[in-house]
Amino acid sequence: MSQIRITKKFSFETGHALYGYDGKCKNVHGHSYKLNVTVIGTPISDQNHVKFGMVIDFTDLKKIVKEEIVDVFDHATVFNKNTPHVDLAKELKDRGHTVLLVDYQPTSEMMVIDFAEKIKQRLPENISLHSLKLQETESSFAQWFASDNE
Ligand SMILES: Nc1nc2c(c(=O)[nH]1)N=C([C@H](O)[C@H](O)COP(=O)(O)OP(=O)(O)OP(=O)(O)O)CN2
Ligand SMILES: [Zn+2]
Repeated sequence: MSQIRITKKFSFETGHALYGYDGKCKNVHGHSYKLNVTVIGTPISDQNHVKFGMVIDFTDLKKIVKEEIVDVFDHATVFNKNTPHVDLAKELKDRGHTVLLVDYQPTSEMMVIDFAEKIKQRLPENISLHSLKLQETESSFAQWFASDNE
């Protein structure tokens, strides 16, 4: 049976700041992120299976990505916890804002690496993560490919 890639698209609004960066993105600002998640597998061939003909039910893929990424990052502001931004994060949290402290500089590259690890851990054994595309602006995106990271 053929190996097939299927993709589901997600979007979320997230704030961030790049501490120490030499440009305008050192300021707290936000993006309407777009995330394409592509998995690969063989469509289920058992005619009696409720998911007959599917690599993975798009609805099941949506649940995983929503729980791991979208619901966590949407309308949160992300800071690198290894920088003085922790003080700003604490102030915002104390004032009731949703803040996410991560162990990396929150660039598209580092976020897509984080997302790949989180999604891989939740996929069923017979399905692999093929690639992710994280779009920060209309003209800027980062991609993660399993084949580049074997
Ligand atoms: N390699 C990376 N470079 C930059 C990142 C990043 O994640 N990886 N991030 C930023 C900023 O956070 C922000 O995304 C600005 O990027 P840029 O594409 O320059 O945004 P603009 O709005 O100026 O882009 P347009 O060309 O107007 O669409 C900076 N660099
Ligand atoms: Zn940005």
